[in-house]
Formats: sequence, C-alpha cells, structure tokens
Amino acid sequence: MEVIVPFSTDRPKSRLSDALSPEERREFARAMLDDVLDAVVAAGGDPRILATDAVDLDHPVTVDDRPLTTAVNAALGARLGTGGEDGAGIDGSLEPVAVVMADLALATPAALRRLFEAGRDADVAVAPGRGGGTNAFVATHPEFRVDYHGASYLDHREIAAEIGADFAAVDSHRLGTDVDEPADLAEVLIHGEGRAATWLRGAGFALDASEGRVAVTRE
Ligand SMILES: Nc1nc2c(ncn2[C@@H]2O[C@H](COP(=O)(O)OP(=O)(O)OP(=O)(O)O)[C@@H](O)[C@H]2O)c(=O)[nH]1
Ligand SMILES: C[C@H](OP(=O)(O)O)C(=O)O
Repeated sequence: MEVIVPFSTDRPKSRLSDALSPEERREFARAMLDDVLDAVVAAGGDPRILATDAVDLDHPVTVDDRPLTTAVNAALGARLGTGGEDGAGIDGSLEPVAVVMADLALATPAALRRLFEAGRDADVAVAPGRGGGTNAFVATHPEFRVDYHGASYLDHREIAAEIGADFAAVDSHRLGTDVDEPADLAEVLIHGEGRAATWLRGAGFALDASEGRVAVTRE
C-alpha cells in the first residue's frame, strides 16, 4: 500500500520551542520521521514522503511547499487507480492509500498493520489523535479529501459521510500519540523504543514522576 508521510522541514515542531532549540527540533523531527518510516516498511507499506523541501532519504520524496491540506489533497487527487483512464478503476475504485504523520514516535508495525487492515473493511479508516486530530488514515474512496487542523477527526468523519463513504475509527494508543507539546515527550520516554526515544535520552531528557502527571526534566 502506498503510504504518504507528510513532513515539514522548515521550522518543524514549533510547539516544542520551550523545550528544544530550532536545531534540536530539526534533529528530533528527523528521528521521529525515521522511526515512522521504519515502522511503515516493516508493516508492508511503501512510504512516499510529502515534504515542504528536499530531504535526504532512501525513499521517494515529493516536494510540495503548499500548506498541509493542499499538498495532501493534491497527492490524493494524483494517485493512480487500477485501470480507468481518469485514474480510477473500471468500478471507480482506487488502490488504498494511507497518510501517516511523521510525528507518531510510538508507531509500531503492528499498530500500522491494524490501520491498514481497517482500511480493507471501511472506505475511510482514521486513527484519531488525542485532541481531535487525524494522525493516520487509509482511504479507498476516490472522492475522499482532507481538511487538517482543529478537530480534523470530526471533519474527516463528516467528509466521509458527505461522499457516502463507510467510516471506521481505529482505536490505537500508539497511533493516537502525536508528539506536539513538551508533555508528549514523556510518552516517548515511557513507550518509545526507536531513534526518537534514544535522541531524547541523549539530549538529557528523563522522566519526572515527582508530582501529578509524569513529566520530563532535562539535565
Ligand atoms: N508536507 C507538509 N507536511 C507538514 C506541513 N505542516 C506539518 N506537516 C507534517 O504534518 C504532520 C503533523 O504536523 P503538525 O503537528 O500539525 O505540525 P508541525 O509542523 O509538526 O508542528 P507545529 O509547528 O508544532 O505545529 C507532521 O508530520 C509534520 O511534519 C506542511 O505544511 N506540509
Ligand atoms: C495535522 C493536524 O495535526 P495537529 O495540528 O492536530 O497536531 C491534524 O491532525 O489535523
């Protein structure tokens, strides 16, 4: 399955500014991207990075510096179907396509396989992020398009309903955890096993369980 992985190269992860310098945010974002790509490949997906600028990677990269929603919709609109001249198959269907965000530092092959399987039963299967975002989805319906930011999970459910697409939510802690804010770094230290967790530990981050919800401290 083709798996589009959007990646912002310029000023990534601005909401982590209080915890990380610009250069650190670039390094950490890249570590998360590499973890996500490893998991996608191990789950049987063919990743294609949709980046705002060139990125040095062993996978295909499409550069599109337009805003996230515009770039993803262009990629969805350009995908090739299974036969028909307009890109759709003779029955109007398309090969499934997934969009998986590059900041899912806890993504595992098993979690992604569950998402891909959900996409076989539903026209649109979404793994919501905490706070109402859309961390990953699989779509087979040719008319499905995205509208990111805000409570995009609810918007995507509505878009699916408007085009008559079957919709499924994929309940996954690992895919539901996008790393946006300093508090999310604790999740990476607790559950992460890849480069992102290693990078954080190397940068001196540790868990702070001294009071209330577990947080992070830095040496
Ligand atoms: N291609 C592309 N990817 C983007 C763009 N903005 C964000 N992304 C990617 O989309 C995913 C979700 O990003 P967000 O968490 O909304 O934004 P972010 O830029 O990572 O972080 P903030 O600056 O803190 O909002 C991440 O994989 C980003 O790298 C964009 O304009 N174009
Ligand atoms: C891409 C966006 O991410 P957020 O801004 O919620 O992290 C969304 O999930 O709609």
